[in-house]
Amino acid sequence: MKVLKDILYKVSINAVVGDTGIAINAIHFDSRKIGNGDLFVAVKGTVSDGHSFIEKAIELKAVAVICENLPEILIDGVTYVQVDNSNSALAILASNFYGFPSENLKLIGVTGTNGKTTVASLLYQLFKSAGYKVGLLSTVKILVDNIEYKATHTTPDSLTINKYLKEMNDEGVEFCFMEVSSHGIHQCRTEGLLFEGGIFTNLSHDHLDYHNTFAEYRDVKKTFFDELSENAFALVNVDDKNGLVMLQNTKAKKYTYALKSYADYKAQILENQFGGLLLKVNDSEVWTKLIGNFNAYNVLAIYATAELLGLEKVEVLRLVSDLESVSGRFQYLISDDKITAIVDYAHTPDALKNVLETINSIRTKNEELITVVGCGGDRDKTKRPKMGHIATELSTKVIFTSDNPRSEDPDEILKDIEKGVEPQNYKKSLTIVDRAQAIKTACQLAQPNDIILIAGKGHESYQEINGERFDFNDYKTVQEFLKQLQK
Ligand SMILES: CC(=O)N[C@H]1[C@@H](OP(=O)(O)OP(=O)(O)OC[C@H]2O[C@@H](n3ccc(=O)[nH]c3=O)[C@H](O)[C@@H]2O)O[C@H](CO)[C@@H](O)[C@@H]1O[C@H](C)C(=O)N[C@@H](C)C(=O)N[C@H](CCC(=O)O)C(=O)O
Ligand SMILES: Nc1ncnc2c1ncn2[C@@H]1O[C@H](COP(=O)(O)OP(=O)(O)OP(=O)(O)O)[C@@H](O)[C@H]1O
Repeated sequence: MKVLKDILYKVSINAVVGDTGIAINAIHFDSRKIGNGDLFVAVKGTVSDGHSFIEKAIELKAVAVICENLPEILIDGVTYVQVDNSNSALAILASNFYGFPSENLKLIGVTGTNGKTTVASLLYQLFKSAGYKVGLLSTVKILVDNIEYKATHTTPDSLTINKYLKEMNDEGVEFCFMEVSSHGIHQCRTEGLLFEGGIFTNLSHDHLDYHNTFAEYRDVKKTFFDELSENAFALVNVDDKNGLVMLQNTKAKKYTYALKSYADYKAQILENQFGGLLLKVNDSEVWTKLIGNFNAYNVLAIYATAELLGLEKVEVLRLVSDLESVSGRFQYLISDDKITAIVDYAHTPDALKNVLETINSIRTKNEELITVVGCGGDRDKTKRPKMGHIATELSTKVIFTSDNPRSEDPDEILKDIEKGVEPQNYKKSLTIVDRAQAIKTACQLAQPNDIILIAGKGHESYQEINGERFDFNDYKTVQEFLKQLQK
């Protein structure tokens, strides 16, 4: 139980009608979750407007309402607080309600188009190995030290974030690594949180269904760095042309990392093969089991972050060499008949290009590289032909298949993807709507030493077709088919 006026601390308020001395049991922005004594925050969404559920919330015994527009009829005994932006108010309320949990641990946010999950999860792994109690808020899972919860979003809503941070406080967690998505920043989910550091991985074409233009997408990412405090660090990849943009207006201490450009943490790749990467970072040699150019960037960001958070260099070198790859992120197996299958979450043109270039830079070129890939439904359609183009340009064979079609017709998605295939590559590709069948066909086509890449779904344990989720896992599926079909 908290008193309303206490949880309104630092919320920018336009008007109050009613008593702010009342007790609040819980906060919700979904009227369906309201119970006796709760506070309802009316948020304007894309499908509906939370303001239209105020009446419903009061019927369910909400005692206070936060809204951008006061309802025409006000109910006696209910307190109404009018604000400019309900999402922003929600974030501040959540932090107040849970007792400022981000201030009781070191919170590090990882943002960028690709690499957020990898960097955040590996930092969790590294700090755990160093003996700390650690938290993780990621697309794959949420971890309150050793307690695991299912993740539903890359960056959960502000109430959920603060709830988990509070639980981390209770468990004595010292460091928390969280992914910060552009949707999250735009919807103020991270507002009011105290960050110890922010990491920028890269920025490429993505989420333009949500953000209208690339510039808007970039500027949203930038606000995360603009809002860091002067005690925090901002660590950015300056090989990405938007890296320095992120640092332009930040008060935080600025650090850079790069493979090509001048940077505080500058690395050179000495070895890159299936088995591991050897990097020279400033004056130290850093070895890791992770492979591929993009992981060189990820490892560099992790190395720098560990140092910035005060770990000893010698310890960091040892811990980096022990890191294991993250589920569905360049996760690979080699079958008994020497077929390599790689499962990767690459679901953007840039990520797919990176993965294929990584494989091509490691393989001998005598083998086939068979790519199985699709694109999700109800998401950015402009990336479909781009992914079709990239897959066929950089593989020797391609099987286009369904990703998560969601509410869209899978055949129509596949047609969009096929539009990106150049005429000279027509013969390289075939289309099989059923994902399991597509993976099976890739396994049948593969000969010893060939490489199969299954891209797009990574760690996911389901496939969403027509609004329904069916059990499905790329790694398990390819593992089983390779066993069954052993040559
Ligand atoms: C597309 C998008 O971002 N949607 C956000 C939007 O939801 P919406 O517009 O669909 O909401 P709505 O259904 O119109 O409802 C509006 C409000 O009325 C409330 N409501 C609704 C029905 C009802 O009976 N009672 C009620 O109170 C809802 O709880 C909501 O607060 O407004 C909601 C409230 O702020 C957000 O929670 C929701 O994000 C949801 C969680 C979402 O799935 N977003 C995705 C796209 C997302 O955030 N993805 C990023 C990363 C992606 C990536 O990197 O790949 C992420 O961080 O996960
Ligand atoms: N630093 C990087 N640069 C470019 N591509 C990367 C990088 N790190 C990983 N990738 C590729 O992008 C895919 C997604 O990686 P990861 O899940 O870490 O990114 P993410 O930012 O969390 O994406 P999402 O929010 O969509 O999950 C990986 O499987 C890999 O193919």
